[in-house]
Amino acid sequence: MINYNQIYVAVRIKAYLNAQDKEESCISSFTDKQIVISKSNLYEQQYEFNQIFDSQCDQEQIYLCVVHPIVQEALSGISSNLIIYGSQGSGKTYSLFGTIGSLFTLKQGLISLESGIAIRMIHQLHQQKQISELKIFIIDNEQIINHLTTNGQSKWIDLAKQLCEVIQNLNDSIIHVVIEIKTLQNSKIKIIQIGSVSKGNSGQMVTHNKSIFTLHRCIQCLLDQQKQKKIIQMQRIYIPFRESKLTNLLSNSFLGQAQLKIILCLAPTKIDDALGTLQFGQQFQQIKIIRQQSKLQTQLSVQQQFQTQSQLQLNEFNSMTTQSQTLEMIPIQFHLQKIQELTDKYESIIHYLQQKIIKYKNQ
Ligand SMILES: Nc1ncnc2c1ncn2[C@@H]1O[C@H](COP(=O)(O)OP(=O)(O)OP(=O)(O)O)[C@@H](O)[C@H]1O
Repeated sequence: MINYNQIYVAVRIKAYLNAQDKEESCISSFTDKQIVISKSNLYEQQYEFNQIFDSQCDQEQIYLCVVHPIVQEALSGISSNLIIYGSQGSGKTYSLFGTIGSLFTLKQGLISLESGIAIRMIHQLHQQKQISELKIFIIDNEQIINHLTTNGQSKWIDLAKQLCEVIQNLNDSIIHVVIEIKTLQNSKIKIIQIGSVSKGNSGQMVTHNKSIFTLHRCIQCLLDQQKQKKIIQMQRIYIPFRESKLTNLLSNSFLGQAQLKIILCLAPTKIDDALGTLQFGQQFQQIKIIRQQSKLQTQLSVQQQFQTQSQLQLNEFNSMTTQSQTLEMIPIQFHLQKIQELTDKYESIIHYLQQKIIKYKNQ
């Protein structure tokens, strides 16, 4: 069976900050998976995503639905990338880091209702003592500028203070902000806030820099391959992800080695921006990437197979001996024969697993 890395795309509708915002909303209806955008009853377009979070959803709900599973998987060795995408003022920074008020509470080491999903993730992994390295950096016009590197060994209160300082300095809306965590399980989580995009007067997407342009090219290449009905095995086709820093960061997802999730932040008062954001997310939903197992996953699955097989054999042996005790009449030759059969089975399983390990090491 071919195993695909599915790209999970969720939409977060920005909270209506006043009554006028609600009146000007371009969202005519939505369910938990569908959203309909309309303009003065002249135009209507429906989109489907994995999850639509309505404007009243709080930070914790988003965290539990989208990020908590990423953390759980990272602890079993699976890497993930999470993209936060949206137009200017659509709530990207709010979703990741929270409000100024929540940063104030964070300075005291506290998580509040408004604390963003990135803060919650760092807090959870820190509490579980799973951070081997935490980095926060920005990509500004293809330049990587580091803002924080730590091994996560410091006390939470000290790390929280450092985080506040860093976040307060990230105030340019067209840079990309990256939070990268390496766990003790050797997995990586990258949360990438893509710098704001908006639509120009011509209706074309205005791309602020090379990274976004290259990201669009990568998506297009993946989709073109699919249209030609070729199976996408990323190592064999040219995807230009090395041509920008942003797409390079996402390369493990393009290669099927890491999961990819996207949160689209939607400001319902700006229809052109909203449509651009939803169309961007829709393209990702059409991509299917063949999952490549990581080394750790392969080791784990071989180990799991061995444990399952061993357990099955053990159960078989136990049930056999229990039955024989009750029957009592079964001669010793029968037991010896069964033991020999089991030994043969074990040897073949061990041989099979050894071959798999050799094949895997040679890859
Ligand atoms: N769900 C929400 N609930 C309450 N306030 C929100 C919500 N989303 C966004 N806001 C508020 O809207 C304003 C703009 O949000 P934010 O700065 O997060 O947007 P952004 O997408 O990061 O913008 P930029 O691209 O300019 O950086 C902020 O004052 C933020 O607190």
